[in-house]
Amino acid sequence: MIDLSSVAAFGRALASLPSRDAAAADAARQRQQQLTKPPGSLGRLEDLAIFLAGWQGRAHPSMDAARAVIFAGNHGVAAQGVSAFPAEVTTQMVANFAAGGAAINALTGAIGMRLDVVALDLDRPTCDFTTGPAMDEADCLDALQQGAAVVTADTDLLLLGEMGIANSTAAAALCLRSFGGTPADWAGPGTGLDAHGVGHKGAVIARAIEVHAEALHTPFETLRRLGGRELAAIAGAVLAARHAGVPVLLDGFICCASLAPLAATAPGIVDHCIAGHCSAEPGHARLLARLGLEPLLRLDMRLGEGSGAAVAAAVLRSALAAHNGMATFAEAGVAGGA
Ligand SMILES: O=C(O)c1ccc[n+]([C@@H]2O[C@H](COP(=O)([O-])O)[C@@H](O)[C@H]2O)c1
Ligand SMILES: Cc1cc2nc[nH]c2cc1C
Repeated sequence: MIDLSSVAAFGRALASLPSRDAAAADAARQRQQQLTKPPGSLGRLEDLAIFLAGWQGRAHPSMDAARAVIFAGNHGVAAQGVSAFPAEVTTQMVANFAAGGAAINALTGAIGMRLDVVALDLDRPTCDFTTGPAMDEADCLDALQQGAAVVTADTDLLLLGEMGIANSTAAAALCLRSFGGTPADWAGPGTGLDAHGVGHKGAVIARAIEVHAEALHTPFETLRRLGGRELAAIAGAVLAARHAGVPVLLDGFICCASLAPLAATAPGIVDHCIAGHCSAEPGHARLLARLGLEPLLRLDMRLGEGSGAAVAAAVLRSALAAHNGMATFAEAGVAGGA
Protein backbone atom coordinates (compact mmCIF):
# COMPACT_ATOMS: atom_id res chain seq x y z
CA MET A 1 0.00 0.00 0.00
CA ILE A 2 1.22 3.51 -0.70
CA ASP A 3 2.33 5.64 2.19
CA LEU A 4 -0.22 8.31 3.09
CA SER A 5 0.81 8.58 6.72
CA SER A 6 1.92 12.21 6.49
CA VAL A 7 1.10 15.33 4.50
CA ALA A 8 4.52 15.06 2.83
CA ALA A 9 3.87 11.41 1.87
CA PHE A 10 0.51 12.41 0.35
CA GLY A 11 2.29 15.08 -1.69
CA ARG A 12 4.89 12.58 -2.87
CA ALA A 13 2.23 10.05 -3.89
CA LEU A 14 0.44 12.73 -5.92
CA ALA A 15 3.69 13.88 -7.53
CA SER A 16 4.75 10.41 -8.72
CA LEU A 17 1.76 9.01 -10.61
CA PRO A 18 2.62 5.85 -12.58
CA SER A 19 1.68 5.59 -16.26
CA ARG A 20 -0.38 2.87 -17.89
CA ASP A 21 1.27 -0.12 -19.60
CA ALA A 22 1.50 1.12 -23.19
CA ALA A 23 2.50 -2.30 -24.56
CA ALA A 24 -0.58 -3.95 -23.05
CA ALA A 25 -2.80 -1.19 -24.44
CA ASP A 26 -1.20 -1.59 -27.90
CA ALA A 27 -1.72 -5.37 -27.80
CA ALA A 28 -5.39 -4.83 -26.92
CA ARG A 29 -5.74 -2.24 -29.71
CA GLN A 30 -4.28 -4.73 -32.21
CA ARG A 31 -6.62 -7.43 -30.99
CA GLN A 32 -9.59 -5.10 -31.54
CA GLN A 33 -8.45 -4.67 -35.16
CA GLN A 34 -8.51 -8.45 -35.64
CA LEU A 35 -11.94 -9.19 -34.16
CA THR A 36 -14.78 -10.07 -36.53
CA LYS A 37 -16.29 -6.60 -36.96
CA PRO A 38 -15.57 -3.56 -39.07
CA PRO A 39 -12.79 -1.60 -37.31
CA GLY A 40 -14.21 0.82 -34.75
CA SER A 41 -17.73 -0.57 -35.03
CA LEU A 42 -18.01 -1.26 -31.29
CA GLY A 43 -17.37 2.44 -30.67
CA ARG A 44 -16.46 3.35 -27.10
CA LEU A 45 -16.64 -0.31 -26.04
CA GLU A 46 -13.37 -0.75 -27.93
CA ASP A 47 -11.77 2.22 -26.16
CA LEU A 48 -12.92 0.89 -22.78
CA ALA A 49 -11.34 -2.52 -23.36
CA ILE A 50 -8.07 -0.86 -24.46
CA PHE A 51 -8.23 1.49 -21.46
CA LEU A 52 -8.65 -1.42 -19.02
CA ALA A 53 -5.86 -3.36 -20.74
CA GLY A 54 -3.47 -0.44 -20.33
CA TRP A 55 -4.22 0.13 -16.67
CA GLN A 56 -4.42 -3.57 -15.74
CA GLY A 57 -1.22 -4.23 -17.72
CA ARG A 58 -2.54 -7.13 -19.77
CA ALA A 59 -3.94 -7.52 -23.28
CA HIS A 60 -6.93 -9.48 -21.94
CA PRO A 61 -8.28 -7.38 -19.07
CA SER A 62 -10.93 -8.76 -16.71
CA MET A 63 -13.56 -7.68 -14.21
CA ASP A 64 -13.65 -10.98 -12.34
CA ALA A 65 -12.19 -9.30 -9.28
CA ALA A 66 -14.12 -6.02 -9.53
CA ARG A 67 -15.13 -4.46 -6.27
CA ALA A 68 -17.48 -1.64 -5.25
CA VAL A 69 -16.69 0.36 -2.13
CA ILE A 70 -18.98 2.99 -0.65
CA PHE A 71 -17.53 5.41 1.92
CA ALA A 72 -19.88 7.13 4.36
CA GLY A 73 -19.28 10.22 6.49
CA ASN A 74 -21.18 12.76 8.55
CA HIS A 75 -20.84 16.50 8.04
CA GLY A 76 -20.93 19.33 10.58
CA VAL A 77 -22.08 21.72 7.85
CA ALA A 78 -25.42 19.85 7.84
CA ALA A 79 -26.27 22.12 10.79
CA GLN A 80 -26.49 25.03 8.31
CA GLY A 81 -29.64 23.56 6.76
CA VAL A 82 -28.02 22.73 3.41
CA SER A 83 -29.71 19.37 2.75
CA ALA A 84 -33.31 18.33 2.13
CA PHE A 85 -32.75 15.41 4.52
CA PRO A 86 -31.72 15.24 8.20
CA ALA A 87 -28.16 14.23 9.10
CA GLU A 88 -29.24 10.97 10.78
CA VAL A 89 -30.12 9.56 7.34
CA THR A 90 -26.40 8.85 6.75
CA THR A 91 -26.27 6.30 9.58
CA GLN A 92 -29.70 4.95 8.67
CA MET A 93 -28.65 4.40 5.07
CA VAL A 94 -25.46 2.64 6.18
CA ALA A 95 -27.74 0.22 8.08
CA ASN A 96 -29.82 -0.12 4.92
CA PHE A 97 -26.66 -0.98 2.92
CA ALA A 98 -25.80 -3.64 5.51
CA ALA A 99 -29.34 -5.05 5.32
CA GLY A 100 -29.18 -5.17 1.52
CA GLY A 101 -32.06 -2.76 0.91
CA ALA A 102 -30.41 0.15 -0.93
CA ALA A 103 -30.21 0.81 -4.67
CA ILE A 104 -26.49 -0.01 -4.67
CA ASN A 105 -27.22 -3.45 -3.19
CA ALA A 106 -29.70 -4.14 -5.98
CA LEU A 107 -27.44 -2.75 -8.73
CA THR A 108 -24.22 -4.51 -7.67
CA GLY A 109 -26.30 -7.63 -7.02
CA ALA A 110 -27.64 -7.51 -10.57
CA ILE A 111 -24.10 -7.77 -11.96
CA GLY A 112 -22.68 -10.02 -9.24
CA MET A 113 -20.21 -7.42 -7.97
CA ARG A 114 -18.76 -7.47 -4.48
CA LEU A 115 -19.87 -4.49 -2.38
CA ASP A 116 -18.24 -3.16 0.78
CA VAL A 117 -19.31 -0.18 2.85
CA VAL A 118 -16.80 1.73 4.96
CA ALA A 119 -18.44 3.96 7.58
CA LEU A 120 -16.01 6.62 8.75
CA ASP A 121 -16.55 7.79 12.34
CA LEU A 122 -20.24 8.46 11.83
CA ASP A 123 -20.73 9.34 15.48
CA ARG A 124 -18.13 12.09 15.12
CA PRO A 125 -19.28 14.46 12.34
CA THR A 126 -16.66 16.71 10.76
CA CYS A 127 -16.60 20.30 12.01
CA ASP A 128 -18.85 22.85 10.34
CA PHE A 129 -16.43 24.31 7.80
CA THR A 130 -18.11 27.72 7.85
CA THR A 131 -16.47 28.21 11.25
CA GLY A 132 -13.23 26.19 11.05
CA PRO A 133 -11.50 23.33 9.22
CA ALA A 134 -13.73 20.27 8.62
CA MET A 135 -10.97 17.97 9.84
CA ASP A 136 -7.71 18.23 11.71
CA GLU A 137 -4.61 16.91 10.00
CA ALA A 138 -4.65 13.51 11.72
CA ASP A 139 -8.33 13.02 10.90
CA CYS A 140 -7.84 13.79 7.22
CA LEU A 141 -4.76 11.56 6.96
CA ASP A 142 -6.66 8.75 8.67
CA ALA A 143 -9.52 9.05 6.14
CA LEU A 144 -7.05 9.10 3.22
CA GLN A 145 -5.44 5.93 4.59
CA GLN A 146 -8.75 4.19 5.17
CA GLY A 147 -9.52 4.86 1.53
CA ALA A 148 -6.13 3.61 0.37
CA ALA A 149 -6.54 0.47 2.51
CA VAL A 150 -9.40 -0.86 0.38
CA VAL A 151 -7.07 -1.19 -2.62
CA THR A 152 -5.47 -4.58 -3.09
CA ALA A 153 -3.29 -5.48 -6.07
CA ASP A 154 -5.60 -8.38 -6.98
CA THR A 155 -8.58 -6.03 -7.51
CA ASP A 156 -9.04 -5.52 -11.26
CA LEU A 157 -11.56 -2.66 -11.10
CA LEU A 158 -12.50 -0.42 -8.20
CA LEU A 159 -15.94 1.20 -8.25
CA LEU A 160 -16.24 4.10 -5.82
CA GLY A 161 -19.25 5.75 -4.25
CA GLU A 162 -20.23 7.81 -1.21
CA MET A 163 -23.01 8.46 1.27
CA GLY A 164 -23.16 11.54 3.48
CA ILE A 165 -25.97 13.99 4.12
CA ALA A 166 -24.74 17.53 3.25
CA ASN A 167 -21.74 16.27 1.31
CA SER A 168 -22.89 17.96 -1.90
CA THR A 169 -22.13 21.25 -0.08
CA ALA A 170 -18.61 20.06 0.71
CA ALA A 171 -18.25 18.81 -2.87
CA ALA A 172 -19.33 22.19 -4.29
CA ALA A 173 -16.89 24.01 -2.00
CA LEU A 174 -14.04 21.75 -3.18
CA CYS A 175 -14.95 22.45 -6.82
CA LEU A 176 -15.23 26.20 -6.30
CA ARG A 177 -11.85 26.40 -4.62
CA SER A 178 -10.19 24.05 -7.13
CA PHE A 179 -11.63 25.32 -10.39
CA GLY A 180 -13.02 28.79 -9.65
CA GLY A 181 -16.33 30.23 -10.84
CA THR A 182 -19.17 31.24 -8.56
CA PRO A 183 -21.01 29.33 -5.80
CA ALA A 184 -24.01 29.11 -8.15
CA ASP A 185 -21.86 27.20 -10.67
CA TRP A 186 -21.37 24.35 -8.21
CA ALA A 187 -24.26 24.43 -5.71
CA GLY A 188 -27.28 22.38 -6.78
CA PRO A 189 -30.33 20.73 -5.24
CA GLY A 190 -28.43 17.70 -3.88
CA THR A 191 -31.05 15.46 -2.27
CA GLY A 192 -33.81 17.89 -3.32
CA LEU A 193 -33.45 21.51 -2.19
CA ASP A 194 -35.75 24.05 -3.83
CA ALA A 195 -34.41 27.20 -5.51
CA HIS A 196 -34.39 29.11 -2.22
CA GLY A 197 -32.49 26.27 -0.55
CA VAL A 198 -29.93 26.18 -3.36
CA GLY A 199 -29.41 29.95 -2.94
CA HIS A 200 -28.82 29.50 0.79
CA LYS A 201 -26.42 26.63 0.08
CA GLY A 202 -24.45 28.90 -2.28
CA ALA A 203 -24.19 31.55 0.44
CA VAL A 204 -22.93 28.94 2.93
CA ILE A 205 -20.27 27.83 0.43
CA ALA A 206 -19.21 31.43 -0.25
CA ARG A 207 -18.80 31.99 3.49
CA ALA A 208 -16.68 28.85 3.85
CA ILE A 209 -14.36 29.91 1.03
CA GLU A 210 -13.98 33.33 2.65
CA VAL A 211 -13.21 31.86 6.08
CA HIS A 212 -10.46 29.60 4.70
CA ALA A 213 -9.22 31.77 1.83
CA GLU A 214 -5.76 32.42 3.27
CA ALA A 215 -5.09 28.74 4.01
CA LEU A 216 -6.20 26.82 0.93
CA HIS A 217 -2.78 26.55 -0.69
CA THR A 218 -2.40 22.80 -1.22
CA PRO A 219 -4.67 19.91 -2.27
CA PHE A 220 -4.35 18.49 1.23
CA GLU A 221 -5.40 21.71 2.95
CA THR A 222 -8.39 22.14 0.62
CA LEU A 223 -9.51 18.56 1.23
CA ARG A 224 -8.97 18.87 4.99
CA ARG A 225 -10.68 22.23 5.43
CA LEU A 226 -13.60 21.94 2.99
CA GLY A 227 -14.00 18.19 2.49
CA GLY A 228 -15.17 15.33 4.62
CA ARG A 229 -13.97 11.89 5.66
CA GLU A 230 -15.67 9.97 2.84
CA LEU A 231 -14.36 12.50 0.30
CA ALA A 232 -10.79 12.17 1.60
CA ALA A 233 -11.19 8.38 1.60
CA ILE A 234 -12.19 8.44 -2.07
CA ALA A 235 -9.15 10.60 -2.85
CA GLY A 236 -6.94 8.12 -0.96
CA ALA A 237 -8.48 5.15 -2.76
CA VAL A 238 -7.99 6.74 -6.20
CA LEU A 239 -4.36 7.57 -5.38
CA ALA A 240 -3.67 4.08 -4.03
CA ALA A 241 -5.40 2.46 -7.00
CA ARG A 242 -3.16 4.42 -9.34
CA HIS A 243 -0.04 3.19 -7.56
CA ALA A 244 -1.36 -0.41 -7.52
CA GLY A 245 -2.33 -0.49 -11.21
CA VAL A 246 -6.07 -0.69 -10.53
CA PRO A 247 -8.45 1.23 -12.82
CA VAL A 248 -11.27 3.12 -11.11
CA LEU A 249 -14.92 3.63 -12.02
CA LEU A 250 -16.23 6.90 -10.57
CA ASP A 251 -19.81 7.72 -9.63
CA GLY A 252 -21.54 11.11 -9.48
CA PHE A 253 -20.85 14.73 -8.55
CA ILE A 254 -19.65 14.16 -5.00
CA CYS A 255 -17.48 11.17 -5.84
CA CYS A 256 -15.78 13.12 -8.64
CA ALA A 257 -15.49 16.30 -6.55
CA SER A 258 -13.27 14.38 -4.10
CA LEU A 259 -10.61 14.54 -6.80
CA ALA A 260 -11.00 18.24 -7.62
CA PRO A 261 -8.27 19.52 -5.26
CA LEU A 262 -5.87 16.83 -6.47
CA ALA A 263 -6.67 17.42 -10.15
CA ALA A 264 -6.18 21.18 -9.78
CA THR A 265 -2.45 20.57 -9.22
CA ALA A 266 -2.03 17.11 -10.82
CA PRO A 267 -4.55 16.81 -13.70
CA GLY A 268 -3.22 13.33 -14.52
CA ILE A 269 -4.74 11.95 -11.29
CA VAL A 270 -7.88 10.99 -13.24
CA ASP A 271 -6.05 9.23 -16.09
CA HIS A 272 -6.84 5.77 -14.67
CA CYS A 273 -10.45 6.74 -13.93
CA ILE A 274 -13.64 6.30 -15.92
CA ALA A 275 -16.63 8.56 -15.22
CA GLY A 276 -19.49 6.09 -14.95
CA HIS A 277 -22.18 8.67 -15.58
CA CYS A 278 -23.10 12.33 -15.59
CA SER A 279 -25.36 13.06 -12.64
CA ALA A 280 -28.38 15.35 -12.80
CA GLU A 281 -26.67 17.48 -10.14
CA PRO A 282 -25.89 20.52 -12.32
CA GLY A 283 -22.26 20.91 -11.21
CA HIS A 284 -21.34 17.44 -12.39
CA ALA A 285 -21.23 18.21 -16.12
CA ARG A 286 -19.06 21.26 -15.40
CA LEU A 287 -16.80 19.21 -13.14
CA LEU A 288 -16.38 16.39 -15.67
CA ALA A 289 -15.38 18.96 -18.29
CA ARG A 290 -12.77 20.39 -15.89
CA LEU A 291 -11.47 16.89 -15.15
CA GLY A 292 -11.38 16.03 -18.85
CA LEU A 293 -13.64 13.00 -18.40
CA GLU A 294 -16.37 11.94 -20.83
CA PRO A 295 -19.12 10.14 -18.90
CA LEU A 296 -20.31 6.74 -20.08
CA LEU A 297 -23.99 7.29 -19.27
CA ARG A 298 -26.46 10.16 -18.87
CA LEU A 299 -29.52 8.74 -17.15
CA ASP A 300 -30.54 11.75 -15.01
CA MET A 301 -29.57 9.79 -11.92
CA ARG A 302 -28.63 11.81 -8.80
CA LEU A 303 -28.62 9.25 -6.03
CA GLY A 304 -24.93 8.77 -5.27
CA GLU A 305 -23.87 5.66 -3.24
CA GLY A 306 -22.11 4.33 -6.35
CA SER A 307 -25.36 3.75 -8.20
CA GLY A 308 -24.48 5.42 -11.52
CA ALA A 309 -21.10 3.70 -11.58
CA ALA A 310 -22.76 0.33 -10.93
CA VAL A 311 -25.01 0.78 -13.96
CA ALA A 312 -21.96 1.78 -16.01
CA ALA A 313 -20.11 -1.33 -14.80
CA ALA A 314 -22.55 -3.39 -16.85
CA VAL A 315 -21.35 -1.50 -19.93
CA LEU A 316 -17.74 -2.27 -19.04
CA ARG A 317 -18.71 -5.91 -18.68
CA SER A 318 -20.08 -5.82 -22.24
CA ALA A 319 -16.88 -4.18 -23.50
CA LEU A 320 -14.77 -6.97 -22.00
CA ALA A 321 -17.13 -9.75 -23.08
CA ALA A 322 -16.67 -8.61 -26.68
CA HIS A 323 -12.93 -8.00 -26.36
CA ASN A 324 -12.12 -11.34 -24.73
CA GLY A 325 -14.84 -13.51 -26.23
CA MET A 326 -15.06 -12.65 -29.92
CA ALA A 327 -13.31 -14.64 -32.63
CA THR A 328 -10.67 -13.03 -34.85
CA PHE A 329 -11.08 -12.93 -38.64
CA ALA A 330 -8.45 -15.67 -38.91
CA GLU A 331 -10.09 -17.90 -36.29
CA ALA A 332 -13.55 -17.56 -37.83
CA GLY A 333 -12.41 -17.76 -41.45
CA VAL A 334 -14.11 -14.45 -42.23
CA ALA A 335 -12.61 -12.48 -45.10
CA GLY A 336 -11.42 -8.87 -44.78
CA GLY A 337 -9.38 -8.80 -41.57
CA ALA A 338 -6.29 -6.67 -41.14
O1 LIG B 1 -23.89 11.44 -6.98
C1 LIG B 1 -24.51 12.49 -7.16
O2 LIG B 1 -24.34 13.17 -8.19
C2 LIG B 1 -25.45 12.97 -6.08
C3 LIG B 1 -26.23 14.09 -6.31
C4 LIG B 1 -27.09 14.49 -5.31
C5 LIG B 1 -27.13 13.81 -4.09
N1 LIG B 1 -26.34 12.74 -3.87
C6 LIG B 1 -26.39 12.00 -2.58
O3 LIG B 1 -27.14 12.76 -1.65
C7 LIG B 1 -26.35 13.11 -0.52
C8 LIG B 1 -25.86 14.51 -0.67
O4 LIG B 1 -26.92 15.41 -0.88
P1 LIG B 1 -27.16 16.58 0.18
O5 LIG B 1 -28.35 17.30 -0.36
O6 LIG B 1 -27.44 15.93 1.51
O7 LIG B 1 -25.90 17.38 0.19
C9 LIG B 1 -25.20 12.12 -0.50
O8 LIG B 1 -25.55 11.02 0.30
C10 LIG B 1 -25.02 11.74 -1.94
O9 LIG B 1 -24.70 10.37 -2.08
C11 LIG B 1 -25.53 12.31 -4.86
C1 LIG C 1 -32.59 8.23 1.21
C2 LIG C 1 -31.22 8.62 0.70
C3 LIG C 1 -30.39 7.65 0.08
C4 LIG C 1 -29.12 8.03 -0.37
N1 LIG C 1 -28.13 7.36 -0.98
C5 LIG C 1 -27.12 8.18 -1.21
N2 LIG C 1 -27.45 9.37 -0.75
C6 LIG C 1 -28.68 9.34 -0.23
C7 LIG C 1 -29.48 10.30 0.37
C8 LIG C 1 -30.76 9.95 0.83
C9 LIG C 1 -31.61 10.99 1.48
